[in-house]
Amino acid sequence: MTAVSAPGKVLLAGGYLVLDRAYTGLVFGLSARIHVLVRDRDASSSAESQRPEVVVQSPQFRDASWTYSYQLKTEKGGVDVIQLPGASRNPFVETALGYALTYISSVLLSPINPTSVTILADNDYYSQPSGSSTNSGNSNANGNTHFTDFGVRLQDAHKTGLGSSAALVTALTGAFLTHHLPPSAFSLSTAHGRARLHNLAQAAHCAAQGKVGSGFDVAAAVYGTCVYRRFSPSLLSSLGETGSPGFASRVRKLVDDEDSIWDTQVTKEGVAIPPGTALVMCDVDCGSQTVSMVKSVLAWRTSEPEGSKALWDSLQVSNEVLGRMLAEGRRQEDLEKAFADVRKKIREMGDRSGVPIEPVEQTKLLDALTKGVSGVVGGVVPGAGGYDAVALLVKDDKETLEELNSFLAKWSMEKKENLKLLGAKGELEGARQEPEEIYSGF
Ligand SMILES: Nc1ncnc2c1ncn2[C@@H]1O[C@H](COP(=O)(O)OP(=O)(O)OP(=O)(O)O)[C@@H](O)[C@H]1O
Ligand SMILES: C[C@@](O)(CCOP(=O)(O)O)CC(=O)O
Repeated sequence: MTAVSAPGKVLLAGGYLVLDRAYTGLVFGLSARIHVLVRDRDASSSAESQRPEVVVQSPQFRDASWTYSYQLKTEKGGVDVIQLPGASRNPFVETALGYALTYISSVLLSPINPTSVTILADNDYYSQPSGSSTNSGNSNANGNTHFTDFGVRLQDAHKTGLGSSAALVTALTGAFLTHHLPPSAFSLSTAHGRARLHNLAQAAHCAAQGKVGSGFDVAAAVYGTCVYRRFSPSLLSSLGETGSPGFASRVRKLVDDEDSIWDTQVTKEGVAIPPGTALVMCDVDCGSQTVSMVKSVLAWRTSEPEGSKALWDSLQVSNEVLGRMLAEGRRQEDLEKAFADVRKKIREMGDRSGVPIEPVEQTKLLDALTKGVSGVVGGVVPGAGGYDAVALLVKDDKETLEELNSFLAKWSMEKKENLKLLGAKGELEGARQEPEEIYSGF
């Protein structure tokens, strides 16, 4: 068995700006991971000898099993993946499989063995139907409480916005490349291997979601905590249609990047969480429409080019100051000021674009948290902002967590909201191969 996990993300600073290569995002990986386990299967049926199959299961959810048959296309079109009748489609699994198998087929000369795949999500990716303040989990039939049984279909689960699809595509791609290719052709532990995983996962994730975002979520899944400057979106336009003649060669060329066309910049040095503190997420459990928020902010940018540029340039400086102060582990007053400065400019961007990036309700919550809970150093509305969540830098001790939990319980009751502190914390490491033992029962 090969197991690879990839972390979730939080964009602490740089939402919207990171869509433009002129700016960067301060991205933190989270301890909540998506794990993908790949095992060889015996292809016993005669039909399978013609078209081998990959059987994928996500056992924490109902009706979450997908079987795909695959076949090499002619004229270097790559590997064609077709879902067999059964559950509804899962575009992220299907596309990531197609891209990974296509890349593998361009490297391996032998046929690709049929496999079974298990997807496991750490509990924080989804709000639990009921229960404690942290997502401690209901045990599965096999008694493993590490990966809770959510008891619902994937489409009915409440996401907490940690970037499940990017972590899934990255872990699945990393697990397939590790499983099928010899270490001389791919290794997750080398810089070259991670760069190829990044390139392939970005291409597959964009194809699956049908749009090219900034890709900070995939970068967090591959590299973990970093300062991220996006790739030029035009890089992906040369790929053409999946399965079209020459598709496999184009995927191989793009992923191996022998011509050094990828201009993504990922800096891990000088990004850190100050000693004695933790980066935590508070789930607000009521969603925002990120896509329409992005559209409106970008429309404002076009309509007010000079004013918006001046504000973004100034916000970029504040974001960099915050990143530097975190990395230097500066005293609480300095950090408080840096958070306040970022928030002020985010509110200005919200006012001027007419988009509730830090809505009044979130302003009240963040102000009350920073003033009312002694261990809270600062916080922001992460990513696109809105009503989804707040990210907080807090003292990493039991008293602060207890105080925070009781503050959130009281606030939820008074405001009739459902605020929950997630168990996930900011973590530096990106995608990694995992030992088999932690998956007992799966
Ligand atoms: N545990 C899982 N098992 C199988 N598929 C999953 C799993 N988690 C996520 N997915 C796939 O990813 C999709 C969710 O992706 P989407 O981009 O909507 O959410 P997200 O990445 O969590 O969002 P956000 O960027 O707001 O955090 C699901 O519909 C499914 O296709
Ligand atoms: C608005 C944007 O910059 C960040 C969105 O972040 P999130 O999905 O809210 O975590 C979009 C992007 O970077 O793709």
